[in-house]
Order: sequence, then C-alpha cells, then structure tokens
Amino acid sequence: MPSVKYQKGDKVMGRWPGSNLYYEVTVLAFDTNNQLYTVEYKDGTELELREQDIKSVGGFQTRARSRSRSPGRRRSRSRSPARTTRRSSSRTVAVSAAGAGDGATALKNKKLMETLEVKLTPVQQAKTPENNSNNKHEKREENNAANKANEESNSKQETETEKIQGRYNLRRRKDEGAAKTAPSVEQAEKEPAKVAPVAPLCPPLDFGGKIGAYFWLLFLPAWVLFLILQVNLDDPSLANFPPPLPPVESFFDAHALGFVVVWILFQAVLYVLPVGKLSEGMPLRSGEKLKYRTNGFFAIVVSAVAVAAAVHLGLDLTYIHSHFLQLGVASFIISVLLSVYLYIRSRYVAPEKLALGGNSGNVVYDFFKGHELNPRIKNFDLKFFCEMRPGLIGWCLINFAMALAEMKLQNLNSPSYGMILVNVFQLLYVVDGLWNEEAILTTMDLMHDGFGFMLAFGDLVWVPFTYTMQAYYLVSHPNPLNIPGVMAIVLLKFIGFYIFRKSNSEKNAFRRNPSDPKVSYLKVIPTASGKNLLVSGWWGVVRHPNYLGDLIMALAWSLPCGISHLLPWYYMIYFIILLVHRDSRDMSECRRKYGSAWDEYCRTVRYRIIPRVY
Ligand SMILES: NC(=O)C1=CN([C@@H]2O[C@H](COP(=O)(O)OP(=O)(O)OC[C@H]3O[C@@H](n4cnc5c(N)ncnc54)[C@H](OP(=O)(O)O)[C@@H]3O)[C@@H](O)[C@H]2O)C=CC1
Ligand SMILES: CC(C)CCC[C@@H](C)[C@H]1CC=C2C3=C(CC[C@@]21C)[C@@]1(C)CC[C@H](O)C(C)(C)[C@@H]1CC3
Repeated sequence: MPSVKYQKGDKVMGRWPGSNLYYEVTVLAFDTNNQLYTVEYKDGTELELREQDIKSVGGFQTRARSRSRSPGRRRSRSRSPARTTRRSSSRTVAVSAAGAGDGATALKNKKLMETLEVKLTPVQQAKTPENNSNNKHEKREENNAANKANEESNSKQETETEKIQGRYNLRRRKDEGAAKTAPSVEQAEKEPAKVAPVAPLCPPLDFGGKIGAYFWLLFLPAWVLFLILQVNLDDPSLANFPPPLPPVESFFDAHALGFVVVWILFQAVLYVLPVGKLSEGMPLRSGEKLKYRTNGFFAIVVSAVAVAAAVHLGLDLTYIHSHFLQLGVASFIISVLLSVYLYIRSRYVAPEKLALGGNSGNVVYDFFKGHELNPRIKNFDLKFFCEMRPGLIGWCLINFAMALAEMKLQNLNSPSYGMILVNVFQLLYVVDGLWNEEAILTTMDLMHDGFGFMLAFGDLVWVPFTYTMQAYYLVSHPNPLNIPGVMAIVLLKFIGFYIFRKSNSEKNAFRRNPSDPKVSYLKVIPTASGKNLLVSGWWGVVRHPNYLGDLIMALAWSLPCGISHLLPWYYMIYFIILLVHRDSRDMSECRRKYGSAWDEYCRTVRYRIIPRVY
C-alpha cells in the first residue's frame, strides 16, 4: 500500500460504525477500488472503514471513566452492536473532540457510551493539526456541522439503538454477500462477530431535516401554483397576495395529461435508441461504473424536427400557454407517482445502492431527498433520463410555445426582442447541457444525490414550469428593448456562458483523466482518497467558478423582461439561494471526503463563488 495514509499492520483508532466512538484497530489492507481500509478490532471483528473514520492513536488521550451500575443502564447496554460475549478490558474508546467539547453533546455522548456495551477505557481525542484551520469562517462552519452531526447521530442512537447495524457506510468485509439486511439485535448478540452492517450512514440531515421535508413537500408545489397564477395577472407582483384559486375542476385536464405522457414516452424512446455514445459514470462506492447513453443532443434535434413537423401539420402550440396550469398539474401527478415508485423500490435494493444523504431512516425525509442513488430499469437510468430529457427539452418547447403565444396575443409578425433573447439564451443553455451531457456525470446530482421527490419534481415540474417564467411573462407584459440594450445583454450572456462552460469542462476533463494534456499542467492538491483537487485554472479562482458563470447567465435571462416586476427575476433570486445552498452542501461533502486536503484547498482558494466578495 505505497500511496495510502495507513499501512498494513498500523495500530490506529477506528470509528465504531454509527457512533462517535473510536476503538483501537489494526489495519489489514486497503482496497484501492472502493477506497476502504479493512481493519480488525481487538475482538476479531473485521470491518471496512473509510479513511475519515480512522485516526492515528496519537490523536487520543486516556480519560478516567466511572461506570454506573443502574438497572436502566444495564438494560440499555445490552443493545450494543459492539457487544461481545468475550469482553476485553483492554480496548479503548474515545469521544470525538467536537462532541466532547460541547456540554450538551458530551452528555449525549456519555449516554451513548452507556447505551453501547463497551467495557473499555475511554480516551479523549486531542486536537489534531487537521482541525487547526486558519480560516475562521470555515472552522466555524465545520464545527457546526460536526456538532450537528453528533447531535443527529447521538439522539438517534439513544432511541434507536437496534437500528444501528443498518445505518452506516462502514462496510463489514466478512460475510458481506450473505448479509443483505442488518441482523436482529438478538442475532447480533449471539454472533457478535458476524454483525454485517452494510447500509450507508446518512450525513447530517439537510433541507431542515425531517420537519423541513414535510415543509418542502407542501411548499414546492404550492409555490409553482402561485407563480403560474401570478404570471397571468396584469400586475404580476411577487409581493401580491396569492390570487384566488380557480375552480377545482379546472386543475385537471385529461388531454393535458395525455400530452405530458406522450412527451415523456417520446423522450424515453429517443433515449433508448442505440444512437450516440455510451459514457461511463464516476466509480460508485462499490467501485462499479455505470454506463449512460449520452445521446441528448440527438434527442433535442429530433424533438425540434418533430415539433416543427407537428406545427406544420396544424398542431396549435399556443395550447401550452392556455393550458399551462393543467399541464403543470399533469406533470406534478406524474412526478408524485414516480417518486412513490422510486421510494417503494428503494426499500428492496441492496444497501450499497442507496444514496448516503437520503438514508436517514425517516420515510418522509428519504422520500423527499431520494433514497436510491441510481435507480435503473435494466439499463434505463431514471435519474439521468429525467434530469436531462423531458423537463429540459420541455423547457425549450414551452419557451417556443410562449413565443408563438406572444405573436398571437399581441398581433406581432415576429416575437419581440426580449422574447427572442430569452428563447435563444435558454435554448443555448439546454443545447450546451445536452452537447456536453457526459459532464453531468461528474455533478453532485448524479454522483451523490438520491432520486426521490426533490429531483423528480425538480426535473419534471420545477424546471419546465418555473424556468419558463420569463418567456411566459413576456407574452402579456411586453418590454421594448433598444439595440444597445440587446447588445449589452448578449455580451453579458456570453461572458457568463464562457466562464460556465470552461470551468465545467475543465473539472470534467480533470476528473475523467488527470493526465489529459488540457488539464495536466494545472496545479493540484493531493488528497488521501487518491483523487486530487485542482488549485489553479478556473478552480483556483473561486471554489465554484461554474456557479459564477451560471449566475451571470441568469442575470442575462432576466434583463430582457425589464425591472418593472419582480416575477421575471424570480429565477435569479431562486438560483442564488439554490447555488449558495448547493455550495454549502458540497463543502460539507468535500470536507467529509477529503478532510485536511479540503481545508488546505479552502485556505488557498478563499472565495466560494464571487472573487473577493463571497
Ligand atoms: N440551472 C440549474 O437549475 C442548475 C444548474 N446547475 C449547474 O450544474 C453544474 C454542476 O453543479 P454541481 O453538481 O452543483 O457542482 P459541481 O459540478 O461544481 O460539482 C462539485 C464537485 O466537483 C468536485 N470538485 C470541487 N472542487 C474541485 C476542485 N478544486 N478540483 C476538482 N474537483 C473539484 C467535487 O466532487 P469530486 O471531488 O467528488 O469529483 C465536488 O463535489 C454547475 O455548472 C451549476 O451551475 C446546478 C444546479 C441547478
Ligand atoms: C425543486 C427543488 C427546489 C430544486 C430542484 C433542483 C433541480 C431543478 C436542479 C438540480 C440540478 C439541476 C441541474 C440542471 C437542471 C436543474 C436541476 C435538475 C441542469 C441539467 C441544467 C442544464 C445544465 O447545463 C446542467 C449543468 C446540465 C444542469 C445540471 C444540474
């Protein structure tokens, strides 16, 4: 194991799965495919641990510990996954520094230690150089995340000790194939060395946790409805009171549902055609690489030809404008059905196929966030298809329909400048995404996020029915533009596009092949995981140059609508919130993956999205 941090035979501290407790373990091997260390606990238990769950023994110090003999304690102690019939008094256990430093968390950790049956000498983790970040801002964020993580995991363990076996990503090596599900507590107690926990640990809950999931499930559809009703008003101010709801029967239209179903099926047919490249995704936790049919550009070209032919044959596309609400409701129904299907099937898949972030054990949260990482029906990848096809290409179809509706309603021979700009800019964005479809395989959604309601609704409803707000707005709210105005907006769009495309391509090329001559000259920070971090080029300017380009483009999409109303600026506002939140999610994820190397990257590249500002 030449380039790995810990070597065979090293005595280190390994985190006990699902807890903040560290035991002395011996490193047996390192698997370069899945980047996991095989370690052996003193009782002979072998587990696979990630590097961030291993610490050097020097980082821990012994602490005196008194053991209570209360019956309650004795009762709860018997639930430990760590329990062995042959208890060793020489084992060591430690509470992580973050947890031990804080009173409330320390109390929880104490309880946790009592809950887990450990007849061991506790030691406290000393401050490691890793934690000594110069960047105060980052440090505060990490500590918060660490405390949050501890609180989440501790409170769960106090109440759901039995579930521990199924909640972490530290995969047991022995008996792996045989044990698809976590064994019962009784089994675990009888055969302690055979506890086979394979389900991934859920990192700290996102989006406001479980309560947040309920909120978003209700709020997101309500917000889309609000926007659709607002944009039809003469004065579509976001500050307006929600307009009165139309009669219930007007929400549903069977033709609209048929239209959406036909559109999705049409896209599905184009997706499965054996045309275009079969691209490889990034390695999964299992080391496997999935294959994706990246024929998105072909799909949009065929779609454009089919739509042009249909219009030529008399299809009135302004139907999309006049039945926008019904089409939105139909898509919503499909996204809900899809999410239910996705959640149900996720209950039957192997634990290593679950997304880390969507495996909290809470049905509503996991339903919302996405439980399974890459749900597939044979080779048909549902997440990839939904993200890149029906909604994305549907967005361009809707924009085009709005241009026709504008001409019809305002008696124009051609669409207005504003409408042309919005159509061309967004078409360029989508076509670019489809042309570089392979690059999406290195994005957060494909690599880390599960496929659940958030993405199903996002892809099938949110994108086509809210990203089209500027075009919809212009249909009945003309905003005359002069030529210099048009030129300035076009220039802005191209600056944004250049930054967006160059930075995304740079990262994609680097992740696919670091020795690609296009990127091999760039400076990097090596990480213990074996992957390096770019620290020069676009990724040396800010930590998310692609977001910066995307935001500049968003500005260029709203400007053609003028500044008299906030509604066409909704996308810009939403996008700032989305990207700031995504950046912080990505920060936590990268901190978890790359540890101190990530800290070093953050110290070197100090700004997140906008140089010298944020
Ligand atoms: N229009 C829209 O609605 C939306 C558009 N987008 C766009 O989609 C694109 C993808 O965004 P997103 O998936 O959020 O994020 P990124 O494509 O930026 O992916 C983040 C990942 O890149 C890798 N990475 C981070 N820093 C470095 C570095 N210095 N060197 C090498 N690799 C690094 C890390 O993954 P690892 O190390 O594991 O490879 C990290 O998790 C963006 O352009 C964004 O603007 C995103 C959301 C919505
Ligand atoms: C409903 C929620 C509040 C938010 C849902 C978010 C999703 C709508 C977005 C998450 C990431 C996305 C990406 C694109 C579209 C929007 C979603 C699905 C993207 C496909 C747009 C085209 C780009 O070129 C891209 C880089 C390929 C984008 C990837 C991320």
